[in-house]
Amino acid sequence: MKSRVLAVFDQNTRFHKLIKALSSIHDWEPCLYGTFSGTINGTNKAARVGVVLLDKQSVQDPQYLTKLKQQLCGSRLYWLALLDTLELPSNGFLNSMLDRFFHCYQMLPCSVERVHYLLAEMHELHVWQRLSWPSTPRASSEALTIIGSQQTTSKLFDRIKRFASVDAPVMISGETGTGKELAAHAIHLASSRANGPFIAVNCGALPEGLAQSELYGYEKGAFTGAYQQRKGYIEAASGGTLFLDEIGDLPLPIQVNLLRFLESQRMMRVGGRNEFFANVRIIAATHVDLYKAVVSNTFRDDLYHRLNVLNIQLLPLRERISDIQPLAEFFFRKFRNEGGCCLWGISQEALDVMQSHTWPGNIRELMNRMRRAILHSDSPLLLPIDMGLEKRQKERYITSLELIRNQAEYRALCESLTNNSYDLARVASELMISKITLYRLIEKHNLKLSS
Ligand SMILES: Nc1ncnc2c1ncn2[C@@H]1O[C@H](COP(=O)(O)OP(=O)(O)OP(=O)(O)O)[C@@H](O)[C@H]1O
Repeated sequence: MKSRVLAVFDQNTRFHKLIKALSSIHDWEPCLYGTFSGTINGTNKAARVGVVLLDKQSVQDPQYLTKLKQQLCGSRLYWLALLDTLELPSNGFLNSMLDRFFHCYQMLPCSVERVHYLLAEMHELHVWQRLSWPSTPRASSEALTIIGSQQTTSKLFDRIKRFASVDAPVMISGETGTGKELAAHAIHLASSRANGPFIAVNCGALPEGLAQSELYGYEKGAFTGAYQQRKGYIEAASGGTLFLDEIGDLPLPIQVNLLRFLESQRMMRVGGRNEFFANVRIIAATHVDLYKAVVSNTFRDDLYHRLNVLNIQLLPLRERISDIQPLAEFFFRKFRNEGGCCLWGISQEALDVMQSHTWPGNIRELMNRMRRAILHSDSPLLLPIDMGLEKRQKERYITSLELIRNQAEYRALCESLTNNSYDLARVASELMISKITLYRLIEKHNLKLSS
């Protein structure tokens, strides 16, 4: 079935044409609704996202805005505002409405492609929310908002959905800040354990001498200072999910115990005498190549295989450039209200510079740069200098064609290897190269073949 867009507009033929154009080029079926005089809520159950056109008169008309606000209040749709003005009017009521009730807004004129992109993003969110929150929402929506291009998120959502339907351990790998914890939390919330706890533990931050008691808990009198019984993280996650971040940093003796727990789901507190059952799903994450740790005997081979039953590899942001703009826009909307900023949007130069930055801190870095830039900017549009990325823009122009080719080759290989779960025959066929060429390229780019 086609996805449906509920369009609420105010007798504006241009808008009518825009919505019609969307349906002709993409899989959208608009249910045009005309001026809103009745109720929006429940008008069309099939609609998932809604569009409101605010023309020049509407944005200045408090009565119209109040009526619209009442309509949007109880609606369960994601809303896009199309503002038929060239500049956002300095109208506090309108601005707070845009922030509260609209997923995003766009000034007209803008291209059909742009509107389609925004609708697709909102549609994706809608599907995702329904998938993750079958009953009452427990977690804040922020914890679950996974943003990216359609291409990246659809694959990720598909994996999350599939992994959520089983109870096996999951290994998530990726550089720091690529969203490993977010993905783990999403699996938890989409699984039958959603009503149980999600406990995240950074194994690298566990003091070696205390790691055992922190994870397994202890009985009263187990050691000096154990004045009362205490549950560890594993027990605390009972009925839910334990997310073990930086699993490679887990001390070797604790790795043995964790393996035993994974095999039997049974555990014992430090100083305890009886083993008991703890119903916990383990999701582990690593930012280092865990296989190398296995080879160098700092990580147990058996635990590696036990944890690596299902895996997700999150690419660094520099290798998924199509995600940069949606993420930047998402963080812009998120932080725009901080510190009374009155920015209208992100400049094209800033978006261009973001595409050429290498993002060593990945999405976390993008988020922090956007937040800082929004606070510091004093121009109407966010500029590269606000993000502290100006210098890198200049570097871009001295990049040689060969370097650009190599980067593109590397990116295509990484994406294809991940998408095809490291099945080399499929990768070679997708990239339309021979297996021999594929081996040569893998060697040239020094790529790992473990999934
Ligand atoms: N796709 C995404 N959409 C929106 N926000 C994201 C996305 N990915 C990551 N983030 C945000 O970026 C920040 C870093 O993400 P997260 O903590 O999940 O990364 P990580 O890979 O677990 O990092 P680390 O390895 O350092 O623990 C978080 O605030 C998270 O909400």
